[in-house]
Amino acid sequence: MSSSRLFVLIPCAGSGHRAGHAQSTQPKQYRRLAGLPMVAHTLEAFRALAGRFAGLALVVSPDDRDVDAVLPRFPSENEYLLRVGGVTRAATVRNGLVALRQKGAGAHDWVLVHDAARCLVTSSQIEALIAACEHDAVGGLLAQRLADTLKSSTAESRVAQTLSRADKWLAQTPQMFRIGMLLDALERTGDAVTDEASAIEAVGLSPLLVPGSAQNFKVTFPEDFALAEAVLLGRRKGLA
Ligand SMILES: Nc1ccn([C@@H]2O[C@H](COP(=O)(O)OP(=O)(O)OP(=O)(O)O)[C@@H](O)[C@H]2O)c(=O)n1
Ligand SMILES: C[C@](O)(CO)[C@H](O)COP(=O)(O)O
Repeated sequence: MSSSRLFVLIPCAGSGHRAGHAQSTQPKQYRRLAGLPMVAHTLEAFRALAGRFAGLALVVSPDDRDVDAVLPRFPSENEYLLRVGGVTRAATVRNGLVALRQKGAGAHDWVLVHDAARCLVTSSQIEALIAACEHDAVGGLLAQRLADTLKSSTAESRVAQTLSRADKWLAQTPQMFRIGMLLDALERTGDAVTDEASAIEAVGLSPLLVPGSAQNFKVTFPEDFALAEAVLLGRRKGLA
């Protein structure tokens, strides 16, 4: 077991436009699913492993007016509510890492970055990622092999080509990297990257792909809410 500590950082400052979120409604990560706010399910998977983590940070927008009411028992011990979210996900993660460093996280410590909107992640998936990465020189991410035939398209939405899917994966979260390495990479790549691994790749490194689960999808589109709720209710009944 390495002596580096593990931290968790959950970006929770998105607006949820693709989910049909309007200015007047709560961001999607606060909508209730199976009786709880979406982000509470996300937190539960990490809290079940609380003993493994030196700290867990939830990063929300400075304008967030909902989080205190939605999560009345957050933060508890070793948890931080950081109101430093940015305009992009990359900016939210970068700001959150800077704040974690100010709270004592070391450059050599690990961070698991996980989307608030991936509320179906399980403790065993998180443990699988940690086991695969904690002795790795780079770090890695949960990812999913493609189940469908893969096409590229023309501007008119006609098939341009059928692509080989043998070497293709869908990137999920958590993504686990050394805090110092990730912060340096994000500072170099700026807002262009959509996940942590892309920043690490941009500095010439190759993150490990750790098989995840199709159930660890990101609630993104309106129809995803019903699917996520069905999985959560199914798990309660021991079905999913
Ligand atoms: N500026 C941003 C944008 C996104 N996120 C977070 O990053 C995760 C993945 O973002 P996603 O759900 O894809 O984006 P949203 O901005 O929430 O949705 P949309 O792109 O549809 O507006 C979510 O937990 C979201 O809250 C964030 O913390 N800060
Ligand atoms: C980080 C991520 O969940 C990996 O799939 C994803 O890229 C974030 O969503 P976005 O739509 O790219 O912002």
